[in-house]
Amino acid sequence: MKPGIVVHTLEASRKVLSDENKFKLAYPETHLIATQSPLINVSSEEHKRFRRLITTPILGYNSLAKFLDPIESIVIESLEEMASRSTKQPVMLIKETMALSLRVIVHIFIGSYHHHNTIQKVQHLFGAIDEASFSWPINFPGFPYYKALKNRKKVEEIVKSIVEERKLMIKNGSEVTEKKDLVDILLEVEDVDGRKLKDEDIVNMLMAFSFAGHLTTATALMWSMVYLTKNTLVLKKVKEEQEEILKSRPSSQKHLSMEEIKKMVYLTKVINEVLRIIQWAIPFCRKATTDVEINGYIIPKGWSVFIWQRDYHRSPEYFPNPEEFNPSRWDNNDNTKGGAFFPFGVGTRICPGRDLSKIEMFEQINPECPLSYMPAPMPKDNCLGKVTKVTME
Ligand code: HEM
Repeated sequence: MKPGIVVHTLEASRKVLSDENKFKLAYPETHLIATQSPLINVSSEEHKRFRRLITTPILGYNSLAKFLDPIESIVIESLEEMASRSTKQPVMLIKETMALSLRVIVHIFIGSYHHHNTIQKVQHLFGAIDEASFSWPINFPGFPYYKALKNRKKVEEIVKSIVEERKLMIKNGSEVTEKKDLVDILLEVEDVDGRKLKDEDIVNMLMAFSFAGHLTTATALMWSMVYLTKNTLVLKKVKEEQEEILKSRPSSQKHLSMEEIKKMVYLTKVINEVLRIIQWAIPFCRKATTDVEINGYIIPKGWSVFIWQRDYHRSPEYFPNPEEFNPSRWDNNDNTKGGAFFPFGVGTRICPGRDLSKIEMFEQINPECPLSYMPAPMPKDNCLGKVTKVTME
């Protein structure tokens, strides 16, 4: 095994993340169990081709506008369920936000044909895959990696049957939605040379997006709840902004609109602050494909390179009093300090789910159902909390 180095300067970190020719993606095997897809282990040309084909439907608020109503319904339904379950005993917030984010992703990517049961099953199977993320890749009964591989196979079977079912529906002309979801788009899409995606690629992509999108968003949602619960003044300001927006809503309008989301200026700062302050356990992982000189040092070919966002997101050099949760630091938009804020990555690998996850957070932070109790002993008890439904004044 070749050695690795940790890059600690902002300029060098951005250089590494932006130069896919010299630094290729290189996460540990255990971290890629559910995300093996046409985005991984392909040439940068192929990667570009797949990204263009696959991510357009979920990038940008305009593309996502058509999913706003179902996302709103899913969030409201999930909050109602959390509040109702909380009357008996505190709920595990991370589990709740995971279920919520998976429901949103499944809806957008696979459509609403699916039972609650399928989602619960997939969430359960993903659980063991998550647990194996930091384990040794020992494929032997009793080891987390072994179980995770088995679970991957089971999720693959579920997704495969969904794709088969959809193909059959299209063939029989019995497609029922007028809004196309990602499965439809992936089945139809062709590149400039008229090449279509293979079924295997479609299945892998759907799994990769569901997996990559659910835990990240769920963690951010959970921490949003924690920080808003702890910072009552921030929560009050968020609530006031929401009430203002609601006041100017025409009586004929029943649901949240993109225009309203754009008006949530203070909430945007809160989301940035949550994304800045939360910590991800795994760094960005790359491997040098050739000898590369950076800051006067040579990184030899084959060496691993690690970059931690927290070096920048929690650095007083870029964010004064970095441990303080302070959405107002985003008042004058210069806080990114030449790119020191990159919660969704940098360059060609930048997260394609970044707009979607923000929409989920807008909905979730919407304080119609704020938390009233939060012991916050995360992660041991999965962040037990009580969710109370309140009405807007
Ligand atoms: C708060 C939520 C999220 C955070 C913080 C986040 C963060 C990231 C980061 C940092 C990367 C780049 C990793 C690297 O360069 O090595 C990434 C990539 C990726 N994310 Fe996200 N993500 C979030 C939500 C989502 C969602 C909702 C989806 C799917 C709908 C998603 C799908 C992906 C995919 C497929 C990639 C790989 C892209 C590629 O290699 O081209 N993520 N994410």
